[in-house]
Amino acid sequence: MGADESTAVVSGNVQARLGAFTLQTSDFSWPLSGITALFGRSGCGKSTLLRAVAGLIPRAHGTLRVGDTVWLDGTRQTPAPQRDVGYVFQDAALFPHLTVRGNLTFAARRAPGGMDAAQIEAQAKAVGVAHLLDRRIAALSGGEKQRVAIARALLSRPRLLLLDEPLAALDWRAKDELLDLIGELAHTQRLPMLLVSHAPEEIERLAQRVVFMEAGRVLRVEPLAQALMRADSPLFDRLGPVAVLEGEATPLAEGLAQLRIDGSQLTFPGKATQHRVRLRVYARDVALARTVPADISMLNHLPARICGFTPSRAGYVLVRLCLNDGQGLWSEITDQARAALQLREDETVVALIKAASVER
Ligand SMILES: Nc1ncnc2c1ncn2[C@@H]1O[C@H](COP(=O)(O)OP(=O)(O)OP(=O)(O)O)[C@@H](O)[C@H]1O
Repeated sequence: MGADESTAVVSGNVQARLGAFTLQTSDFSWPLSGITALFGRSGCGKSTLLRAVAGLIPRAHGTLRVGDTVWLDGTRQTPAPQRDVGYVFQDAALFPHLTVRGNLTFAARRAPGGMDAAQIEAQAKAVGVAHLLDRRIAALSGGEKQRVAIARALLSRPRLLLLDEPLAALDWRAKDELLDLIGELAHTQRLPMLLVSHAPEEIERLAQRVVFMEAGRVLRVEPLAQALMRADSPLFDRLGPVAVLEGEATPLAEGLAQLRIDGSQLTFPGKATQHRVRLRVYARDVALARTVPADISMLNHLPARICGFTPSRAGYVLVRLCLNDGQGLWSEITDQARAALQLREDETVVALIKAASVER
């Protein structure tokens, strides 16, 4: 979630007309690294922009550059098969009459230099479907189909993986597992991804940056941490502002783990992994105190500096907090509580958070 390090970028300015809809992005640019999310209201043009990047909009015009390659220049387009992208659709779009192995073997023919059976099996193993290679697609669950679709997209050794709401049709458990898989692949294979999603919790779990879209336009591109520091972020749902805290986690007691935050710890429910984790904390779950209270059940007491106040719903104020390591946190308290504690900007307070309210 930190600063963008890559120098290669995806940039351009794409226009396309589809019936009554016009995609007119204006100039955009984002690093060709990590996971970039396309976010906006239904019908704003996320899938259309993704399809334009894949070369699937025949009459697109404008410019599109991916790293040092130009894919669109005026009306001259690089044909879709010549763009080294992998594409994962919402409905997997596999050949239903073939087995998993049949689908992967078919796709492997497109891999530069070809791919043998052992490489296909290794790819199936990497996405957790090695045991399903001889099963027909029609006999797979939705989550298993999406894993096969991801394996198929990876077989062409793409430079960019395009994911169009790949989790939309899945139950929460399958979603959870696939979110882990996508994050792991982006990390271990260092494969840049462009993810269409209208689920903030997916974006908050995976993305390094967010491309905000509205009515066919790209409004802005922001690193995730910055997008979450706006009190009016479009990522916030009806539960209000949320912060994402990232760091190394270690196991604690049964069912609990701890995230280290420069001199303090955040205890959360769940298993610790060796990887970095991201945790979501809603503003409404963060209370403030001047000092660490005695005899309190809340396990988490994080020292923080007050970085600002924003009026919230009637009678409430949002307090923007800066933790020791620079990460941000929101607290929503009543105007009455703010007055009683006489809270002012730049003062140090203690943020109190129940472990049970911290989400992965
Ligand atoms: N082939 C087409 N012909 C005509 N209109 C189209 C076509 N494809 C998309 N559209 C329209 O373009 C607009 C943008 O569609 P798009 O699928 O890109 O939106 P989206 O932001 O991905 O939406 P959602 O989140 O609901 O998937 C919509 O109004 C859609 O109806």
